[in-house]
Amino acid sequence: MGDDGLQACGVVMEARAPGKVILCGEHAVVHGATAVAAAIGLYTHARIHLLTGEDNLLVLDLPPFQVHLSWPLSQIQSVLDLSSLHKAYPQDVQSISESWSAKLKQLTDEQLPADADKGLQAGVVAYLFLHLYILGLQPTKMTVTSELPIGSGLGSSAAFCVSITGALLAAAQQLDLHRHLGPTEEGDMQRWLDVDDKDLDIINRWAFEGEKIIHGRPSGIDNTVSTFGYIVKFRQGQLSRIQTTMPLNMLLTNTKVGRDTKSLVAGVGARAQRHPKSMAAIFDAVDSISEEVVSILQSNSEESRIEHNIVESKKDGHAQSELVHNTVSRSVEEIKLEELVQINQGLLQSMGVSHPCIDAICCRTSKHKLQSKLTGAGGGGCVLTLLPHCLKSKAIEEVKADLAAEGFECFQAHIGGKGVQISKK
Ligand SMILES: Nc1ncnc2c1ncn2[C@@H]1O[C@H](COP(=O)(O)OP(=O)(O)OP(=O)(O)O)[C@@H](O)[C@H]1O
Ligand SMILES: C[C@@](O)(CCO)CC(=O)[O-]
Ligand SMILES: [Mg+2]
Repeated sequence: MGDDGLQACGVVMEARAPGKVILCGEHAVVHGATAVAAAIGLYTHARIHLLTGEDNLLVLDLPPFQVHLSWPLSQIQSVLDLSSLHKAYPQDVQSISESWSAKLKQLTDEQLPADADKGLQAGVVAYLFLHLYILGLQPTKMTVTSELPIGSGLGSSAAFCVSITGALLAAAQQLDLHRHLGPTEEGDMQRWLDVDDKDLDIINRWAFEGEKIIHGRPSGIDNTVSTFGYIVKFRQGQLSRIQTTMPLNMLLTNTKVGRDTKSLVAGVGARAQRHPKSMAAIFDAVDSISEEVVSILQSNSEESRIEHNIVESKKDGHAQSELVHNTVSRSVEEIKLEELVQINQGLLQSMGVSHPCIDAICCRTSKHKLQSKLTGAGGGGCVLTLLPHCLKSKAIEEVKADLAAEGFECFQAHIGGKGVQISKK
Protein backbone atom coordinates (compact mmCIF):
# COMPACT_ATOMS: atom_id res chain seq x y z
CA MET A 1 0.00 0.00 0.00
CA GLY A 2 1.32 3.47 -0.86
CA ASP A 3 1.48 6.58 1.38
CA ASP A 4 -1.88 7.62 -0.04
CA GLY A 5 -3.54 4.32 1.01
CA LEU A 6 -3.87 3.12 -2.61
CA GLN A 7 -3.05 -0.50 -3.51
CA ALA A 8 -0.51 -0.37 -6.37
CA CYS A 9 -0.14 -3.74 -8.10
CA GLY A 10 3.56 -3.29 -8.72
CA VAL A 11 3.54 -2.07 -12.32
CA VAL A 12 5.05 1.38 -12.68
CA MET A 13 5.78 3.01 -16.01
CA GLU A 14 7.36 6.38 -16.44
CA ALA A 15 7.72 8.52 -19.54
CA ARG A 16 9.77 11.66 -19.87
CA ALA A 17 9.22 14.17 -22.65
CA PRO A 18 11.38 17.24 -23.31
CA GLY A 19 10.37 20.85 -23.71
CA LYS A 20 11.44 22.79 -26.78
CA VAL A 21 12.69 26.09 -28.09
CA ILE A 22 11.46 27.53 -31.36
CA LEU A 23 14.42 29.08 -33.16
CA CYS A 24 12.18 30.75 -35.71
CA GLY A 25 8.69 30.52 -37.15
CA GLU A 26 6.29 30.44 -34.17
CA HIS A 27 2.75 31.61 -34.96
CA ALA A 28 3.50 31.77 -38.70
CA VAL A 29 3.76 27.96 -38.54
CA VAL A 30 0.07 27.81 -37.53
CA HIS A 31 -0.63 29.59 -40.85
CA GLY A 32 1.41 27.19 -42.98
CA ALA A 33 4.93 28.68 -42.76
CA THR A 34 8.09 26.72 -41.97
CA ALA A 35 9.47 26.78 -38.43
CA VAL A 36 12.63 25.40 -36.83
CA ALA A 37 12.61 24.02 -33.30
CA ALA A 38 14.80 21.95 -31.00
CA ALA A 39 14.24 19.76 -27.97
CA ILE A 40 15.75 21.08 -24.73
CA GLY A 41 17.12 19.08 -21.81
CA LEU A 42 14.27 19.95 -19.43
CA TYR A 43 11.63 17.27 -19.04
CA THR A 44 8.09 16.56 -17.95
CA HIS A 45 7.78 13.17 -16.22
CA ALA A 46 4.55 11.17 -16.19
CA ARG A 47 4.58 8.20 -13.80
CA ILE A 48 1.71 5.73 -13.91
CA HIS A 49 0.93 3.10 -11.26
CA LEU A 50 -1.59 0.41 -12.08
CA LEU A 51 -3.88 0.02 -9.07
CA THR A 52 -5.52 -3.19 -7.90
CA GLY A 53 -9.26 -3.68 -8.51
CA GLU A 54 -9.93 -2.73 -4.87
CA ASP A 55 -9.25 0.89 -5.71
CA ASN A 56 -11.72 1.57 -8.47
CA LEU A 57 -10.29 5.01 -9.05
CA LEU A 58 -8.56 7.18 -11.59
CA VAL A 59 -6.14 9.33 -9.61
CA LEU A 60 -4.28 12.34 -11.06
CA ASP A 61 -1.59 14.12 -9.07
CA LEU A 62 -0.24 17.40 -10.43
CA PRO A 63 2.34 18.63 -7.89
CA PRO A 64 3.20 21.82 -9.85
CA PHE A 65 -0.42 22.91 -9.37
CA GLN A 66 -0.75 21.34 -5.90
CA VAL A 67 -3.68 19.41 -7.26
CA HIS A 68 -4.76 15.88 -6.32
CA LEU A 69 -7.81 14.61 -8.22
CA SER A 70 -9.58 11.31 -7.99
CA TRP A 71 -12.61 9.91 -9.81
CA PRO A 72 -14.41 6.66 -8.91
CA LEU A 73 -14.65 4.61 -12.13
CA SER A 74 -18.39 4.22 -11.44
CA GLN A 75 -18.78 8.03 -11.61
CA ILE A 76 -17.03 8.15 -14.99
CA GLN A 77 -19.24 5.31 -16.24
CA SER A 78 -22.38 7.11 -15.13
CA VAL A 79 -21.44 10.31 -17.04
CA LEU A 80 -19.91 8.96 -20.27
CA ASP A 81 -21.04 6.55 -22.92
CA LEU A 82 -18.00 4.27 -23.02
CA SER A 83 -19.35 1.79 -25.55
CA SER A 84 -17.25 3.28 -28.38
CA LEU A 85 -14.09 2.72 -26.34
CA HIS A 86 -14.47 -1.05 -26.44
CA LYS A 87 -14.09 -0.89 -30.20
CA ALA A 88 -11.16 1.54 -30.16
CA TYR A 89 -7.51 0.51 -30.34
CA PRO A 90 -4.72 2.78 -29.16
CA GLN A 91 -3.42 2.91 -32.75
CA ASP A 92 -6.76 4.25 -33.89
CA VAL A 93 -6.18 7.92 -32.98
CA GLN A 94 -9.39 9.88 -32.48
CA SER A 95 -10.39 13.48 -31.78
CA ILE A 96 -12.52 14.46 -28.82
CA SER A 97 -16.21 14.87 -29.69
CA GLU A 98 -18.24 17.88 -28.52
CA SER A 99 -20.30 15.76 -26.18
CA TRP A 100 -17.20 14.15 -24.60
CA SER A 101 -15.59 17.55 -24.26
CA ALA A 102 -18.61 18.88 -22.33
CA LYS A 103 -18.83 15.78 -20.10
CA LEU A 104 -15.10 15.71 -19.32
CA LYS A 105 -15.28 19.41 -18.38
CA GLN A 106 -18.14 18.51 -16.02
CA LEU A 107 -16.06 15.69 -14.43
CA THR A 108 -13.10 18.07 -14.12
CA ASP A 109 -15.10 20.95 -12.64
CA GLU A 110 -16.54 18.67 -9.96
CA GLN A 111 -12.98 18.08 -8.74
CA LEU A 112 -11.18 21.38 -9.24
CA PRO A 113 -11.66 24.37 -6.92
CA ALA A 114 -14.14 26.92 -8.33
CA ASP A 115 -11.39 29.52 -8.94
CA ALA A 116 -9.09 27.05 -10.76
CA ASP A 117 -7.21 28.30 -13.79
CA LYS A 118 -8.98 27.59 -17.15
CA GLY A 119 -5.68 26.33 -18.59
CA LEU A 120 -5.41 23.73 -15.82
CA GLN A 121 -8.98 22.62 -16.51
CA ALA A 122 -8.07 22.05 -20.17
CA GLY A 123 -4.98 20.04 -19.15
CA VAL A 124 -7.09 17.77 -16.92
CA VAL A 125 -9.66 17.27 -19.71
CA ALA A 126 -6.78 16.31 -22.06
CA TYR A 127 -5.54 13.78 -19.47
CA LEU A 128 -9.00 12.19 -19.00
CA PHE A 129 -9.53 11.97 -22.75
CA LEU A 130 -6.12 10.36 -23.40
CA HIS A 131 -6.44 7.98 -20.45
CA LEU A 132 -9.91 6.71 -21.36
CA TYR A 133 -9.14 6.30 -25.06
CA ILE A 134 -5.73 4.66 -24.62
CA LEU A 135 -6.09 2.62 -21.44
CA GLY A 136 -9.85 2.49 -20.93
CA LEU A 137 -11.40 2.23 -17.47
CA GLN A 138 -8.36 0.78 -15.72
CA PRO A 139 -7.71 1.96 -12.14
CA THR A 140 -4.48 3.95 -12.09
CA LYS A 141 -2.63 6.74 -10.40
CA MET A 142 -0.81 9.19 -12.69
CA THR A 143 1.66 11.72 -11.29
CA VAL A 144 3.01 14.44 -13.59
CA THR A 145 5.99 16.55 -12.53
CA SER A 146 7.96 18.99 -14.64
CA GLU A 147 11.33 20.73 -14.81
CA LEU A 148 9.81 23.18 -17.30
CA PRO A 149 8.32 26.52 -16.36
CA ILE A 150 4.63 26.01 -17.20
CA GLY A 151 2.97 28.39 -19.65
CA SER A 152 6.26 30.06 -20.58
CA GLY A 153 6.86 29.19 -24.21
CA LEU A 154 9.02 26.12 -23.67
CA GLY A 155 6.34 23.66 -24.72
CA SER A 156 5.09 22.54 -21.30
CA SER A 157 1.65 21.68 -22.72
CA ALA A 158 3.16 19.47 -25.42
CA ALA A 159 5.58 17.79 -22.98
CA PHE A 160 2.58 17.16 -20.69
CA CYS A 161 0.57 15.52 -23.51
CA VAL A 162 3.52 13.54 -24.89
CA SER A 163 4.64 12.24 -21.48
CA ILE A 164 1.17 11.12 -20.36
CA THR A 165 0.53 9.51 -23.76
CA GLY A 166 3.88 7.71 -23.56
CA ALA A 167 3.14 6.43 -20.04
CA LEU A 168 -0.39 5.33 -20.99
CA LEU A 169 0.72 3.49 -24.13
CA ALA A 170 3.55 1.84 -22.16
CA ALA A 171 1.08 0.74 -19.48
CA ALA A 172 -1.20 -0.60 -22.24
CA GLN A 173 1.85 -2.57 -23.49
CA GLN A 174 1.56 -0.95 -26.88
CA LEU A 175 5.15 0.25 -27.29
CA ASP A 176 8.22 -1.47 -28.72
CA LEU A 177 11.11 -0.28 -26.56
CA HIS A 178 14.85 -0.44 -27.21
CA ARG A 179 17.57 -0.32 -24.67
CA HIS A 180 19.72 2.56 -25.75
CA LEU A 181 23.36 1.75 -25.77
CA GLY A 182 24.94 5.13 -25.23
CA PRO A 183 26.13 6.26 -21.81
CA THR A 184 23.43 7.39 -19.41
CA GLU A 185 23.36 11.08 -18.65
CA GLU A 186 25.60 12.11 -15.82
CA GLY A 187 23.84 11.80 -12.49
CA ASP A 188 20.82 10.08 -14.06
CA MET A 189 20.60 6.63 -12.51
CA GLN A 190 17.34 5.79 -14.22
CA ARG A 191 17.52 3.61 -17.35
CA TRP A 192 15.59 5.23 -20.19
CA LEU A 193 14.44 3.19 -23.15
CA ASP A 194 13.99 4.54 -26.67
CA VAL A 195 10.65 4.07 -28.41
CA ASP A 196 10.39 2.48 -31.84
CA ASP A 197 9.79 5.02 -34.65
CA LYS A 198 6.35 3.66 -35.63
CA ASP A 199 5.24 3.97 -31.99
CA LEU A 200 6.65 7.50 -31.76
CA ASP A 201 4.29 8.38 -34.57
CA ILE A 202 1.30 7.06 -32.54
CA ILE A 203 2.43 8.93 -29.41
CA ASN A 204 2.77 12.09 -31.48
CA ARG A 205 -0.71 11.78 -33.00
CA TRP A 206 -2.42 11.23 -29.62
CA ALA A 207 -0.42 14.06 -28.04
CA PHE A 208 -1.56 16.35 -30.86
CA GLU A 209 -5.17 15.56 -29.90
CA GLY A 210 -4.29 16.55 -26.32
CA GLU A 211 -2.67 19.77 -27.55
CA LYS A 212 -5.84 20.56 -29.51
CA ILE A 213 -7.82 20.36 -26.25
CA ILE A 214 -5.38 22.73 -24.50
CA HIS A 215 -4.56 25.10 -27.39
CA GLY A 216 -7.50 25.20 -29.76
CA ARG A 217 -5.43 25.44 -32.95
CA PRO A 218 -1.92 24.00 -32.56
CA SER A 219 0.32 23.54 -35.59
CA GLY A 220 1.70 20.31 -34.08
CA ILE A 221 5.30 21.54 -33.92
CA ASP A 222 5.56 21.38 -30.12
CA ASN A 223 4.28 17.80 -29.71
CA THR A 224 6.38 16.71 -32.71
CA VAL A 225 9.63 18.06 -31.24
CA SER A 226 8.81 16.72 -27.78
CA THR A 227 8.11 13.27 -29.26
CA PHE A 228 10.93 12.95 -31.81
CA GLY A 229 13.50 15.23 -30.19
CA TYR A 230 16.61 16.71 -31.91
CA ILE A 231 16.40 19.79 -34.17
CA VAL A 232 13.57 19.77 -36.67
CA LYS A 233 12.19 21.75 -39.55
CA PHE A 234 8.40 21.67 -39.47
CA ARG A 235 5.89 22.76 -42.10
CA GLN A 236 2.22 21.84 -42.42
CA GLY A 237 2.50 18.73 -40.28
CA GLN A 238 5.67 17.46 -42.01
CA LEU A 239 8.93 17.25 -40.12
CA SER A 240 12.48 16.76 -41.26
CA ARG A 241 15.39 16.36 -38.95
CA ILE A 242 18.18 18.94 -39.23
CA GLN A 243 21.69 17.73 -38.67
CA THR A 244 24.17 20.46 -37.94
CA THR A 245 27.76 20.76 -36.89
CA MET A 246 27.15 24.33 -35.80
CA PRO A 247 27.32 24.77 -32.04
CA LEU A 248 23.95 26.16 -30.95
CA ASN A 249 24.28 27.88 -27.61
CA MET A 250 21.62 30.08 -26.18
CA LEU A 251 20.53 31.75 -23.01
CA LEU A 252 16.90 31.43 -22.00
CA THR A 253 15.33 34.21 -19.97
CA ASN A 254 11.97 33.85 -18.29
CA THR A 255 10.02 37.11 -18.14
CA LYS A 256 7.70 35.36 -15.65
CA VAL A 257 4.84 37.20 -17.31
CA GLY A 258 1.95 34.73 -17.42
CA ARG A 259 0.15 34.13 -20.71
CA ASP A 260 -1.56 31.31 -22.49
CA THR A 261 -0.82 29.99 -25.93
CA LYS A 262 -4.49 29.49 -26.79
CA SER A 263 -5.40 33.19 -26.62
CA LEU A 264 -2.16 34.35 -28.30
CA VAL A 265 -2.72 31.98 -31.24
CA ALA A 266 -6.35 33.14 -31.44
CA GLY A 267 -5.19 36.80 -31.38
CA VAL A 268 -2.85 36.29 -34.35
CA GLY A 269 -5.64 34.42 -36.18
CA ALA A 270 -8.00 37.36 -35.62
CA ARG A 271 -5.37 39.84 -36.86
CA ALA A 272 -4.86 37.66 -39.96
CA GLN A 273 -8.60 37.77 -40.63
CA ARG A 274 -8.69 41.56 -40.32
CA HIS A 275 -5.61 42.07 -42.54
CA PRO A 276 -5.32 38.95 -44.71
CA LYS A 277 -2.89 40.34 -47.31
CA SER A 278 -0.53 42.10 -44.93
CA MET A 279 -0.39 39.20 -42.49
CA ALA A 280 0.14 36.70 -45.33
CA ALA A 281 3.19 38.77 -46.34
CA ILE A 282 4.50 38.57 -42.76
CA PHE A 283 3.98 34.80 -42.65
CA ASP A 284 5.79 34.50 -46.00
CA ALA A 285 8.71 36.52 -44.66
CA VAL A 286 8.91 34.20 -41.63
CA ASP A 287 8.85 31.21 -43.96
CA SER A 288 11.88 32.62 -45.81
CA ILE A 289 13.67 33.24 -42.50
CA SER A 290 13.13 29.62 -41.44
CA GLU A 291 14.32 28.28 -44.81
CA GLU A 292 17.44 30.43 -44.51
CA VAL A 293 18.04 29.24 -40.93
CA VAL A 294 17.80 25.64 -42.13
CA SER A 295 20.35 26.20 -44.88
CA ILE A 296 22.70 27.98 -42.45
CA LEU A 297 22.44 25.13 -39.94
CA GLN A 298 23.07 22.58 -42.66
CA SER A 299 25.92 24.43 -44.35
CA ASN A 300 29.25 22.99 -43.55
CA SER A 301 31.25 25.29 -45.73
CA GLU A 302 34.79 26.54 -45.45
CA GLU A 303 33.14 29.90 -44.96
CA SER A 304 31.80 28.81 -41.59
CA ARG A 305 35.33 28.55 -40.29
CA ILE A 306 36.29 32.09 -41.27
CA GLU A 307 36.09 34.22 -38.18
CA HIS A 308 34.91 37.81 -38.39
CA ASN A 309 35.46 40.49 -35.88
CA ILE A 310 32.49 42.58 -34.99
CA VAL A 311 33.30 46.25 -34.86
CA GLU A 312 33.55 47.59 -31.39
CA SER A 313 30.24 48.85 -30.14
CA LYS A 314 31.50 52.32 -29.33
CA LYS A 315 31.90 52.93 -33.04
CA ASP A 316 28.29 52.10 -33.88
CA GLY A 317 24.93 53.49 -32.86
CA HIS A 318 24.97 51.90 -29.38
CA ALA A 319 27.61 54.20 -27.97
CA GLN A 320 25.29 55.06 -25.08
CA SER A 321 25.84 51.71 -23.44
CA GLU A 322 28.48 51.49 -20.76
CA LEU A 323 28.06 47.73 -20.83
CA VAL A 324 29.45 46.95 -24.23
CA HIS A 325 33.16 46.63 -24.26
CA ASN A 326 33.81 43.12 -25.52
CA THR A 327 34.66 42.37 -29.12
CA VAL A 328 33.44 38.88 -29.95
CA SER A 329 34.44 36.80 -32.94
CA ARG A 330 31.63 35.18 -34.88
CA SER A 331 31.49 32.92 -37.90
CA VAL A 332 29.67 34.23 -40.98
CA GLU A 333 26.87 31.79 -40.17
CA GLU A 334 26.54 33.12 -36.65
CA ILE A 335 26.27 36.67 -37.93
CA LYS A 336 23.52 35.66 -40.36
CA LEU A 337 21.64 33.71 -37.68
CA GLU A 338 21.75 36.70 -35.36
CA GLU A 339 20.32 38.96 -38.07
CA LEU A 340 17.55 36.48 -38.78
CA VAL A 341 16.70 36.28 -35.07
CA GLN A 342 16.44 40.06 -35.01
CA ILE A 343 14.22 40.16 -38.13
CA ASN A 344 12.00 37.37 -36.78
CA GLN A 345 11.51 39.22 -33.50
CA GLY A 346 10.46 42.34 -35.46
CA LEU A 347 7.87 40.29 -37.34
CA LEU A 348 6.59 38.74 -34.10
CA GLN A 349 6.11 42.27 -32.80
CA SER A 350 4.08 43.03 -35.92
CA MET A 351 1.92 39.99 -35.19
CA GLY A 352 1.16 41.54 -31.78
CA VAL A 353 2.71 38.81 -29.63
CA SER A 354 5.65 40.61 -28.05
CA HIS A 355 5.44 42.24 -24.62
CA PRO A 356 7.25 45.19 -22.99
CA CYS A 357 9.27 42.71 -20.88
CA ILE A 358 10.33 40.81 -24.00
CA ASP A 359 11.29 44.07 -25.71
CA ALA A 360 13.25 45.10 -22.60
CA ILE A 361 15.24 41.84 -22.65
CA CYS A 362 15.98 42.21 -26.38
CA CYS A 363 17.17 45.75 -25.75
CA ARG A 364 19.25 44.73 -22.73
CA THR A 365 21.01 41.88 -24.56
CA SER A 366 21.65 44.01 -27.65
CA LYS A 367 23.76 46.24 -25.40
CA HIS A 368 25.99 43.17 -25.03
CA LYS A 369 25.90 42.79 -28.85
CA LEU A 370 23.68 39.72 -28.52
CA GLN A 371 20.43 39.12 -30.40
CA SER A 372 17.26 37.84 -28.79
CA LYS A 373 13.73 36.91 -29.73
CA LEU A 374 10.71 35.52 -27.95
CA THR A 375 10.31 31.76 -28.22
CA GLY A 376 7.01 29.89 -28.24
CA ALA A 377 3.78 31.81 -28.16
CA GLY A 378 5.20 35.04 -26.64
CA GLY A 379 3.03 37.57 -24.80
CA GLY A 380 5.44 37.05 -21.87
CA GLY A 381 7.08 33.68 -21.27
CA CYS A 382 10.67 33.02 -22.37
CA VAL A 383 13.13 34.84 -24.60
CA LEU A 384 16.09 33.17 -26.30
CA THR A 385 19.43 34.90 -26.80
CA LEU A 386 21.98 33.46 -29.23
CA LEU A 387 25.43 33.03 -27.70
CA PRO A 388 28.28 33.05 -30.25
CA HIS A 389 30.57 30.06 -29.77
CA CYS A 390 33.52 32.31 -28.89
CA LEU A 391 31.70 34.15 -26.14
CA LYS A 392 33.60 33.58 -22.90
CA SER A 393 31.77 32.24 -19.86
CA LYS A 394 32.70 35.43 -18.00
CA ALA A 395 30.83 37.46 -20.62
CA ILE A 396 27.81 35.14 -20.34
CA GLU A 397 27.83 35.61 -16.57
CA GLU A 398 27.84 39.39 -17.11
CA VAL A 399 24.76 39.19 -19.33
CA LYS A 400 23.03 36.94 -16.81
CA ALA A 401 23.85 39.28 -13.96
CA ASP A 402 22.59 42.24 -15.94
CA LEU A 403 19.28 40.51 -16.67
CA ALA A 404 19.00 39.25 -13.09
CA ALA A 405 19.42 42.86 -11.90
CA GLU A 406 16.30 43.65 -13.97
CA GLY A 407 14.46 40.84 -12.16
CA PHE A 408 14.67 38.23 -14.94
CA GLU A 409 15.67 34.62 -14.41
CA CYS A 410 18.17 33.20 -16.94
CA PHE A 411 19.29 29.66 -17.61
CA GLN A 412 21.00 27.52 -20.22
CA ALA A 413 19.72 24.15 -21.38
CA HIS A 414 21.09 21.38 -23.57
CA ILE A 415 19.75 21.82 -27.12
CA GLY A 416 18.79 19.08 -29.57
CA GLY A 417 18.59 15.96 -27.36
CA LYS A 418 16.32 12.93 -27.61
CA GLY A 419 12.54 12.99 -27.53
CA VAL A 420 10.19 10.92 -25.38
CA GLN A 421 11.63 7.90 -23.54
CA ILE A 422 10.22 5.26 -21.20
CA SER A 423 11.43 3.70 -17.98
CA LYS A 424 9.90 0.54 -16.43
CA LYS A 425 10.03 -0.65 -12.84
N1 LIG B 1 3.03 19.65 -15.59
C1 LIG B 1 1.79 19.97 -15.98
N2 LIG B 1 0.72 19.52 -15.27
C2 LIG B 1 -0.52 19.83 -15.69
N3 LIG B 1 -0.82 20.58 -16.76
C3 LIG B 1 0.20 21.05 -17.49
C4 LIG B 1 1.54 20.78 -17.13
N4 LIG B 1 2.33 21.39 -18.03
C5 LIG B 1 1.51 22.01 -18.90
N5 LIG B 1 0.24 21.83 -18.58
C6 LIG B 1 -0.94 22.32 -19.33
O1 LIG B 1 -0.46 23.21 -20.33
C7 LIG B 1 -0.98 24.54 -20.14
C8 LIG B 1 0.07 25.56 -20.50
O2 LIG B 1 0.27 25.45 -21.89
P1 LIG B 1 0.59 26.65 -22.86
O3 LIG B 1 0.56 26.07 -24.21
O4 LIG B 1 -0.27 27.82 -22.58
O5 LIG B 1 2.11 27.05 -22.47
P2 LIG B 1 3.47 26.33 -22.88
O6 LIG B 1 3.15 25.04 -23.58
O7 LIG B 1 4.33 26.26 -21.69
O8 LIG B 1 4.10 27.36 -23.91
P3 LIG B 1 4.17 27.29 -25.54
O9 LIG B 1 2.89 26.65 -26.00
O10 LIG B 1 4.26 28.71 -25.97
O11 LIG B 1 5.38 26.52 -25.84
C9 LIG B 1 -1.39 24.57 -18.67
O12 LIG B 1 -2.43 25.49 -18.47
C10 LIG B 1 -1.89 23.13 -18.48
O13 LIG B 1 -3.14 22.93 -19.07
C1 LIG C 1 2.63 29.83 -31.13
C2 LIG C 1 2.92 28.44 -31.69
O1 LIG C 1 3.35 28.61 -33.05
C3 LIG C 1 4.08 27.77 -30.97
C4 LIG C 1 3.87 27.61 -29.50
O2 LIG C 1 5.02 26.97 -28.94
C5 LIG C 1 1.66 27.62 -31.64
C6 LIG C 1 1.74 26.35 -32.47
O3 LIG C 1 2.52 26.26 -33.42
O4 LIG C 1 0.96 25.43 -32.16
MG1 LIG D 1 1.93 24.96 -25.30
